[in-house]
Amino acid sequence: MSQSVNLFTPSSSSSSCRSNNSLAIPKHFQTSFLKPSSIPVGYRRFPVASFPNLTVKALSSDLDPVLVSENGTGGGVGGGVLSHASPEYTSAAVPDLSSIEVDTVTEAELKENGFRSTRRTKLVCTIGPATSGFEQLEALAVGGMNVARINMCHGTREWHRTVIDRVRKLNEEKGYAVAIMMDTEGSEIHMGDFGGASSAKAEDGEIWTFSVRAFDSTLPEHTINVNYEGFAEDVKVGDELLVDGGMVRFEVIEKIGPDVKCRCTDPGLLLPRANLTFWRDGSLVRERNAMLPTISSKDWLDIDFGIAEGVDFIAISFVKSAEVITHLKSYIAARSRDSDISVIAKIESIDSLKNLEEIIRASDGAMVARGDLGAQIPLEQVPSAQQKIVQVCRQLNKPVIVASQLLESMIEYPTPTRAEVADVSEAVRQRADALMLSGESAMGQYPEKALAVLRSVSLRIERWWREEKRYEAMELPEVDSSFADSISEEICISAAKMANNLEVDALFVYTKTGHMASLLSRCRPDCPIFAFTSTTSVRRRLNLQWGLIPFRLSFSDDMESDLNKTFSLLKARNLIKSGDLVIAVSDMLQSIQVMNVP
Ligand SMILES: Nc1ncnc2c1ncn2[C@@H]1O[C@H](COP(=O)(O)OP(=O)(O)O)[C@@H](O)[C@H]1O
Ligand SMILES: C=C(OP(=O)(O)O)C(=O)O
Ligand SMILES: [K+]
Ligand SMILES: [Mg+2]
Repeated sequence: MSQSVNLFTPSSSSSSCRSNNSLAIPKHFQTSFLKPSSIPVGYRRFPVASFPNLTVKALSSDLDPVLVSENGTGGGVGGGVLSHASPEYTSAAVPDLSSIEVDTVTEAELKENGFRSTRRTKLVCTIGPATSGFEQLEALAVGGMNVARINMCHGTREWHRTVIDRVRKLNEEKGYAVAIMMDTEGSEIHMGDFGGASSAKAEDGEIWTFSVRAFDSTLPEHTINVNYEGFAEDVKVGDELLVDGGMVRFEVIEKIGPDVKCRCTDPGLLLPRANLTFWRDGSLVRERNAMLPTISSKDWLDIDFGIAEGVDFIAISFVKSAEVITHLKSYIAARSRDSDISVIAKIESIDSLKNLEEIIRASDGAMVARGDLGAQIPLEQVPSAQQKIVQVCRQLNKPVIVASQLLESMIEYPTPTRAEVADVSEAVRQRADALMLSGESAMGQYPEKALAVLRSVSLRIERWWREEKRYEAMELPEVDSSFADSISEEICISAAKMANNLEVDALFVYTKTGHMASLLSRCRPDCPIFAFTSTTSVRRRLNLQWGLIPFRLSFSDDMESDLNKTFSLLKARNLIKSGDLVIAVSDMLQSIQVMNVP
């Protein structure tokens, strides 16, 4: 049975969200920061974690799995046989027209648990010393990591290159499709390293010196180096100095040239390169540092590195306005082969909240960077800011990542707190596209367990949502301006609604740029979305979007033959079976097909 609703003749294509026009060459801005090389970079807080052998029952990288199965009793995919390798990242590879590429973990998961139980929320893991080894990266891929994040705030470019190479090797040799996100350092004020020590304890009442002097060798006792040269001039006696968003607090008591003497008022652990903010009369002080460019000269070098390495996403720290994003996007378009790097705006400052909508419009996605956000606005305002950012992203059809401190206690402990589980649940309930681990996976003792918690909580909340039919009444305003694009949006909204009403098993979308797949994802339908795309880079980027199961497949613009080909390929691999009910849409032909798999 096949029913088709033809709504329009084939349009040229649905719009891609990137602008391809100007060849603007950005100035490599000068900043008043110290040269990066003057701050030694090292690993911190914890030695490389030796975490216990966690038995990962389920496989999944694009998909869920696992600790909780659809009936909530646990169990998952057995085995872990990696049957084939897909030529990830080898864009030059000639696609075998008869093949379909799906992540090996996805494949195993689909076979084992069927469509309905696949995880919709995507997972991002920050890679650090605890997880940079090949086996550790593979364990994260098996455990459901969709995107590996490298933070250019830490480590050397060489170190990051090694991580990128390992992820690629994993994708190529073992058939995963883990995408890579590079996160810039940004022009934030932060402390230097402690000359080898992994941390320092600041006790209540102690006097510490924060200095912009360059120290040759070892730092004097109770002295902290600050990377921003204007620091001593900008602070005033009486200001409150917050380390790491308030984990440790000081009061400024005296200024002596480049040295600022402070008394510790809230004791705690000082970590190398922790970020610093200062407050006066209850508000954040933004003196000259507010004039620093969002993308520092060091960031531009890191961005060049990211483009050369072909990362999938570049996340920009401390975005203040849409212009910087537009500028970066044209910079990338002029330099990267297929201009296929998505730009993610990190929302972590007062300015980014002020210009939220235009920043998100200009970006390919956003991150709720709660770490720094919580240092810039009162903590109690962070939850409503998160809710707002997630909502705006959904309306503007941009993927959104909720980040920082989701499972902070798991850096040291093998189980999360109840409050952390509630926080993760809330992000899943808000239907954010992705959740991110930072310290938990970068330098914590239980990276795989933390990932398993994100996975099982996501599955459980998503299932609860479907069972209770808790449809939110979120308005999805038109995002695109052209008539053809409006038709694509309407098709996706209708297809998603039909899929819910008819309780279909899966939505299929054939998409060249990924745009049509994201429009379907935006509707957050009950069933999973099989997204077929012909390029490996689009497939990797779709990994960040809610509910999408990306496949690489060569297809034509003949829907009938594409569907038949897909059915036979998927059936041959036991991924679907005769009788499954499917709704298919495509960005080549503006139609909605409803059919049972023959
Ligand atoms: N590449 C790296 N090398 C060393 N340590 C890292 C690296 N990436 C992350 N870390 C560690 O993990 C912690 C958490 O990571 P993240 O949240 O990304 O950074 P930050 O705490 O600076 O915002 C960092 O503070 C740092 O101690
Ligand atoms: C994700 C964040 O950024 P970073 O870890 O780079 O400070 C944050 O501030 O929450
Ligand atoms: K960063
Ligand atoms: Mg930050």
